[in-house]
Parts: sequence; structure tokens; C-alpha cells
Amino acid sequence: MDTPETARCRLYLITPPSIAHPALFADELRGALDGGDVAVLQLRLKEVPDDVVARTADVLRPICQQRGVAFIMNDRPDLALKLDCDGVHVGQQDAPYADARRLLGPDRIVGVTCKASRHLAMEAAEAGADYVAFGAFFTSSTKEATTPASPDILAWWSEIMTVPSVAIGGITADNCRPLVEAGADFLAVANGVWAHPDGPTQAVRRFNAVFDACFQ
Ligand SMILES: Cc1ncc(COP(=O)(O)OP(=O)(O)O)c(N)n1
Ligand SMILES: Cc1ncsc1CCOP(=O)(O)O
Ligand SMILES: [Mg+2]
Repeated sequence: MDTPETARCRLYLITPPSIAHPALFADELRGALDGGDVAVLQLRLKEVPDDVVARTADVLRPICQQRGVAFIMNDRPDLALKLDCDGVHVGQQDAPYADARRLLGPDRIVGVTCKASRHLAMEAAEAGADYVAFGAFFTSSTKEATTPASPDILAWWSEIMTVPSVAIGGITADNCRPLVEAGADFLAVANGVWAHPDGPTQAVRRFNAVFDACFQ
């Protein structure tokens, strides 16, 4: 997740909210990864029993890790460790950053939701978070209750901080350009890839075409 100041923006995929058949979703994931550069896949299954999360992780993690894509668990530092994930993403209602770091050690990734708060982001970065996540930038069909964020926060952050930023919330290949131009290091996307009318491969290709256009 290293991002020098001028680094090209990268995709941070988030799984759909439910995965009924991990083997079928694995094919969609392979298709998405065939579409171009992807930095991260976050496994985000809410209110699903741990054994189901574990079985899903065991199918998806090797696909990611074989292709150099970091595999991140949402919400649960304990599962991230148990299932040998590359890291965890924690929100303000989840385990505190310090607890996640203590459990996962210095080498795994710990990212923190900061909504639209400069204060939360400064706190997380000073505590040692590997990235700070801002959003939602657009209406999300994946998560209803969100805090509206404006691209200004990405521009402010990239001016003064080196810790990478992740932008999230309703992002598509068609609306993402202002976020990339404002300095987002990563775009976290669920629906904009898995529900793209032309499929995940094309979606990833189109995001990367926008990144190419902004970083040439
Ligand atoms: C990259 C990234 N950013 C933000 C979130 C949201 O986390 P949180 O606020 O804990 O909400 P839930 O995802 O748990 O519903 C995220 N998951 N990933
Ligand atoms: C987890 C989360 N947090 C804020 S918006 C969001 C959902 C992201 O999914 P989508 O890209 O489909 O809006
Ligand atoms: Mg959470």
C-alpha cells in the first residue's frame, strides 16, 4: 500500500454484500482481476456466521495472493489473523485501531474509516494506520447509512499527509474522475464493478483507463 506523492490511483475492490456460492464468485473475481490493476480485495460479509466467512475467505484469498492483490477482512481483526489475511479494515463502530494493530502486528495492513472527518483521519494516521478511508462521495446502493463527503477532503489530505487515502461510496468508472483528480490514492468500489452492465472485467478496465488518463 505504499503510495509516493505522485502515485497512480489504484482500485480497492469490496466484495458484494452476499456471496451465495464462493466458487461462482471466484470466477467473477478472476474476471475482474483480468481487467487490469487491482490493489486490494476486501471481504465484506455482514451478519454472516464465521464459518461461512472462513470458507469464503479460503476460496478468495489464494486467488488474490497469487496475483499480488492484498486480501483484507472487513470489521474483524480476529478473523483477519485466523484466516491469514493481509490486513483488516475497521470502522468507528468496530474494534479500535490500537486493538487491531496489537493483534495483527506491524506487518499487516490496518485501515480505518474516517467518514468526512479530518480529525478522525489525523488521529488514525498519527496512531499508525496504513490508510484512511473517506466517504461516502456518492449515494451507495451497497450501504444506506453513510456520511456525505466532498472531494475537498481528499485534496486537503494529499497536500499535507503521506498516509494513503481511500475514497468510498457509490463510485463508478463514470463518476470517479473528480476523486482521482483530487488526489485519492485508492478508490474502494463494490457495485460499480460487480454490477457494471458490461461485467466486472470491463468495469476494472474502465477504471484503469481513467487512472491512466489522469497519471500520464
Ligand atoms: C475501504 C473502506 N472504507 C470504509 C468502509 C466502511 O467501514 P465501516 O464504517 O465500518 O462500515 P461497514 O463496512 O462495516 O459497514 C469499508 N468497509 N471499507
Ligand atoms: C462500505 C461502505 N461504506 C461507505 S459506502 C460503502 C459501500 C461501498 O460500496 P459501493 O461501491 O457499492 O457504494
Ligand atoms: Mg465496519
